[in-house]
Amino acid sequence: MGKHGRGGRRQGKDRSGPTKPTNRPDNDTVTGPWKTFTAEDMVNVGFEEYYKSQNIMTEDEWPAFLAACREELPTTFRVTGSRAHAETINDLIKTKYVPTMQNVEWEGVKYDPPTQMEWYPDSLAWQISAPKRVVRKTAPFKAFQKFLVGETEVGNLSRQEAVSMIPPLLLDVHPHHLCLDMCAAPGSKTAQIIEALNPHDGESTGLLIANDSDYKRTHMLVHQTGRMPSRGLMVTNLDASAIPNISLGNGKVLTFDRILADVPCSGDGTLRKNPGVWKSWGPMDANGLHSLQLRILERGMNLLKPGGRLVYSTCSFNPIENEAVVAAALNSHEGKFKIIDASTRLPDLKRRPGLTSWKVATQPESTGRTLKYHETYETYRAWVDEGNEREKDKMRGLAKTLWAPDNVTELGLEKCLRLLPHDQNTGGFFVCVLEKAGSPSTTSNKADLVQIEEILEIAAPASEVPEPEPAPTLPADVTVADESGTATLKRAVSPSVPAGPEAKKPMKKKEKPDLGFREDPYSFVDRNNAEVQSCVGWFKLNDSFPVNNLLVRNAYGDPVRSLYMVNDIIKSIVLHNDYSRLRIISAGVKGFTRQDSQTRTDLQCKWRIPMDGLLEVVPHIPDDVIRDATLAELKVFIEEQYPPVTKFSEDAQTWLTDAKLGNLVVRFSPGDDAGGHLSLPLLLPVWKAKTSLSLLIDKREKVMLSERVFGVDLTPVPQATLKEKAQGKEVEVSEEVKADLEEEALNQ
Ligand SMILES: C[S@@+](CC[C@H](N)C(=O)[O-])C[C@H]1O[C@@H](n2cnc3c(N)ncnc32)[C@H](O)[C@@H]1O
Repeated sequence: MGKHGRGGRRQGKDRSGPTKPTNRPDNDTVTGPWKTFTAEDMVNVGFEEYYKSQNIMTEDEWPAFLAACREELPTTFRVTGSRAHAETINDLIKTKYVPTMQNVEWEGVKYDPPTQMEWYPDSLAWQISAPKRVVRKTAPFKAFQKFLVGETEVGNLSRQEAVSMIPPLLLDVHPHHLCLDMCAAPGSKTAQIIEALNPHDGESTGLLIANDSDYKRTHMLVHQTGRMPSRGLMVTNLDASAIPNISLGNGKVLTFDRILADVPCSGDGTLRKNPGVWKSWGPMDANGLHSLQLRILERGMNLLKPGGRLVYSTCSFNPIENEAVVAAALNSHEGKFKIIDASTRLPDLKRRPGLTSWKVATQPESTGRTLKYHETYETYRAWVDEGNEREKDKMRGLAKTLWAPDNVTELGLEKCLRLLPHDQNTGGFFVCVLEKAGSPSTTSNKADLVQIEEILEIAAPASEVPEPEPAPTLPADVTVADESGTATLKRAVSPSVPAGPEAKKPMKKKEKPDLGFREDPYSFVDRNNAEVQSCVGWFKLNDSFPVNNLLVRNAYGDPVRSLYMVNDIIKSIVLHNDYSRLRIISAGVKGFTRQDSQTRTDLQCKWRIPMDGLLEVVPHIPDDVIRDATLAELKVFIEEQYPPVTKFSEDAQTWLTDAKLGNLVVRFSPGDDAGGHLSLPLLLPVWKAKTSLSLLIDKREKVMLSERVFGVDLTPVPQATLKEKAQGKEVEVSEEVKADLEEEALNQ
């Protein structure tokens, strides 16, 4: 928290100020979930009673805790670490934007500019304490907000809740690691893992399978990870508690060095962004989720390599979803796992130790919905047996594992981390870092590319990794917090599995391909395919280019629209597993897309490198294929959508005229020129038409680029549609340029 306190400082006014908390929104100026909430709405007697009884903090801290919970959560974001220009962006924020926000005043209150979060490594994360209404209404914050949105869009920044940044940091991912993100959507933590796997621009290393059971949300995941393209990334759509064993051939199955289990939870730690939690909170949501969380964690533990690390996290304060799950999982894998003491990591992060005792409560109708505590599983069972039939049915499902086990003090649960809102002006969160006994794989010592042969050498024999139990099928609706947004979702999840006497062993089903899976299959393209060879020839791809690892999205190995590049480990997964059984949503990175032209039949190569694939393909292109250009030329590309060759410098005109029609890769040199500043070399794909050129990046990216390099948006105001332009209605263009424009329009 900044020295002026949470939510902005008051100047020239009585410090006691208005009665509402400083960050409480005025309802007339607020949109979103806070709109309908008043201070009176943010009370839940059961919530207070329950957590007081759980001793998650001392009694005298409650006023501060509740006050923090009733304030809007500050906006936080981090500069993406793997980009070479992370430092540049950080400096830009510090030197260009922060000074403009020094004296922002709104309705008589002064607000602090964004501050760097002390505990985040390399000071690459920021917090805006000013409430959203102030950000929206004041010019300097508004300008900064615009910058944030644009940079987020192009992947330089990631807006993410502060506490949500913690699990990937504690996962300690290295470039060669094989990683699994079990419940990944919408993908903010996935992005952090990708960055850790790819610390330098260039070739992807290691593997990340990002999974989510919600089909629509896997597509959000694909979109989110599109900003951090990687040859080692696969997105799947599986129930995390039943992720099938993934074959690597030779009777070996894939096990992971790092697993993140950021499980679905009741989400009461998100009440600062989802104020609806105040009204809906009850203990049964957590009780209902416990068993699913436990099954997900246990599946993760089975899929972890010896010496591997698994981080379990929730955005809930509740020990039933946290310590109880961890305790049960540790006991069912007796002696094979331990909780890691993470106290030396992120030393400036204020955290609370995990609990070693907790209470189980229900909220039965018979008590008028007041909380009923059940001291032991046995007393709970006896109470259920005495209750009326309806209650019996509802309450029967609580598993024994909700209660603290007898050996609770021996499990090291105090090494878990609980994050409380009033400690560092954050949301609430829980994190536990688990390590599997055994020594880490030998590849752990190598920071270079993982070779599939090495992986196969150390991969687990199939007999050592149990297949998952099929999930129970009874539906149960519970309120589940969505990490990404403001809404609290109502989602059917698998119900609690009773561990008591009525527990039934689920039926073992035979593994079959999933016939209801609608995505197209992946298949590999023959390296001698004419289209592949046209790319190899056009870009003069050298021998290091993984020409054997090109995938297409159809069953025939036919390059129709896109060519995806994957690394060896993903190749092995695709080759040895039924794609529908793994429910593969995406694999690798789009290296080339087809740029067919209706008007040109003379293109030597009909393929272009999309921006996403550029960093993956460029290391395999000889330097002389990459054209060098200046900032003045970049300005021309930005100022006009289809600048004719004659608009460029004489030097550039020489090579531009000589260049054949098709995709060029252009490198802009750093420096100061044409009123702009570039700190690092910039590679961009350009399309060369007959007499004009165009940058192959979208309008938004171009605007951001312009603002970053030239300080202003130099892109042309869209006055006419492309078609109108091509028809010469709005702009004066030569016949040749018109033909080019028409061609470009057809290619969009
Ligand atoms: C807390 S959110 C994950 C947030 C995510 N890790 C991030 O950082 O952006 C929990 C996710 O679990 C997913 N989920 C729910 N049940 C699941 C299951 N059985 N298997 C896999 N994912 C599940 C939900 O769709 C939701 O996206």
